[in-house]
Amino acid sequence: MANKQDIPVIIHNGKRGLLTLEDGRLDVLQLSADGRPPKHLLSCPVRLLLRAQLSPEPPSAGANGPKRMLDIHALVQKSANSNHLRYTKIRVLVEPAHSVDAEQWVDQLMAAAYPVTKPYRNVLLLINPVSGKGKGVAIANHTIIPTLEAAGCKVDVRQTEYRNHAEEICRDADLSMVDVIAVASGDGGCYEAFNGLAMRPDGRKALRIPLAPLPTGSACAACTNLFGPKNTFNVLLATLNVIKGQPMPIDLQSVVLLPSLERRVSFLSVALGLMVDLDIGTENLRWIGDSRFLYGYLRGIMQNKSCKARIQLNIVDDDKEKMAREAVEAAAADRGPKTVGGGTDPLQLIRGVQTMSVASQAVANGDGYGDGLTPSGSRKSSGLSAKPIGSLMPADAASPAPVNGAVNDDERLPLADLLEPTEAWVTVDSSGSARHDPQSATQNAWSEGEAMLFLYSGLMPYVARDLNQWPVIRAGSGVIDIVLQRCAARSVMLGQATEGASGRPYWLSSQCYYKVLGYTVENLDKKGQPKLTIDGEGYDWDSFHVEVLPRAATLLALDGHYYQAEFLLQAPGAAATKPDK
Ligand SMILES: Nc1ncnc2c1ncn2[C@@H]1O[C@H](COP(=O)(O)OP(=O)(O)OP(=O)(O)O)[C@@H](O)[C@H]1O
Repeated sequence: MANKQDIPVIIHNGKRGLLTLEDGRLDVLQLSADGRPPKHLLSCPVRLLLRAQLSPEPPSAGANGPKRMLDIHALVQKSANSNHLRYTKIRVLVEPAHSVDAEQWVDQLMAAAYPVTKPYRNVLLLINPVSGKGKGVAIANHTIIPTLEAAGCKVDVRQTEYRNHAEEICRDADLSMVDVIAVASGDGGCYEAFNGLAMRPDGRKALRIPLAPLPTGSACAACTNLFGPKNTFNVLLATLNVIKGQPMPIDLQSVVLLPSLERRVSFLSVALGLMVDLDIGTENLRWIGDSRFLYGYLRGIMQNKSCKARIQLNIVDDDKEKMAREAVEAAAADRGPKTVGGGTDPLQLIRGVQTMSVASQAVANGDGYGDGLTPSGSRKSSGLSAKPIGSLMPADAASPAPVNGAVNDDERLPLADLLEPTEAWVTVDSSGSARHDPQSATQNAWSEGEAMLFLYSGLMPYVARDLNQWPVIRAGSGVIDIVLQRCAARSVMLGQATEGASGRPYWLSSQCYYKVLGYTVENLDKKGQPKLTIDGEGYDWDSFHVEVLPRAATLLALDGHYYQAEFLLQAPGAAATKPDK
């Protein structure tokens, strides 16, 4: 029965066992003496193996020497197609006669388990004790930390003690030995971490240390984008990402608030109007979880309050069908020929860890990824007077910090200058009161006198589990996706309340959707709309300037790209359009 990849062992009850490694699967078998089939003590794909560790060879080794212990730590699925994972550890004994083979076998197993990333990462783990339902510390102690340690990671745990503490920690910490910054929190924790890194004297390099979100907050959109709506709160999947995820460059939005000139960076969203009211206007309803956003949306639609602003946009793409087609084609390329099925099962994404993905190859080559597939080829002149887009980043901005590498550069992220729109920019005045006319000829262009329900710019498709707001976003493509939602008939907007997860509101004729390099906004109703939100945090504003920082930061992703929603799982070239309502 034994072949080259099988190792005979003694199992816990003194019975004979066998370790087998075949077709990317690890099995620990208990053999029977009477010819019955072997019993599976452990069976898992190697992608879920955390660590195999053989105890040191004893000094008195020899045919009669002591046995060596072999510990195997793995995550196992509840059933073959389940995303429900649990941690397990199994200990077997290796007899001296198989000691050398066992050493080689363990090396082979670990190489198969970590095909493109190195094991034993140094993790800076930030834990927000009050986010979500306030269970962050318990989840970290019970699940996250033991799993990281079982995988051989070294974990430096820092519990945040007050608002903005995560920002201070990331601003001031010695990151020279840190491979991953793991954030057990909601999106607010990631926002603070990115801003802390951006403020450092070595900000540009520090932002390339990959960040890995762990879902202990109330919304956790970063996890939705990485693992899909159904697995947003799958803590073990997110922990596996800390252990094995591949660095994925992402864009940031640099937001300069006026008149203070305070600069914040955003990894997720900048919002005005209804999207502000449904977020910070429902904070008193945190206890109902993320359904507070649906409540806030419905309330906002009934009020149909418009947001009055003067917006100037540096648009690089405004063709909805082309943007959708390109996103579908890019998603197919990201999936690669070896990935089967769809984007509905994140464990299929883990399978992608077996082969170096398109993204990782490009990152390894230092040429970023997405170039050539993004609208950059059709870019108009940026019109940014102070500096060209991209000059904020060093030439090698596409290369993330090598995992297990040190930050050794002291370059600061330059302060953003104010943008100076040119005549090529598109100006939108949303101070009118007219509702959108679906028969209008200019479907993806603003018409004079129209009223705006909300402005929403983002860098990841999902902003919540039930809202795929920017379905054609691609990580690190160097552009910001922005929606200007016109006030439309209530019946149309109410009809979209349950459509958000599908991304279909993208096709609404009342929704202007653009890819931009930057934009400016002037508040035309300071009393009625005093707040904007950046990644869900509220700020007072008179006006603000936003520009993209291409591939400025890094996330870990199991397969090197975001979860692929149904919207993207179409045959390339056949991106279906939704008829206008
Ligand atoms: N010890 C603490 N005491 C009080 N506030 C804290 C503490 N630690 C962190 N915070 C603050 O908690 C706030 C909420 O965190 P976060 O946004 O991550 O969670 P959440 O709101 O539950 O999740 P989400 O943003 O996904 O809805 C942040 O503003 C953060 O600064």
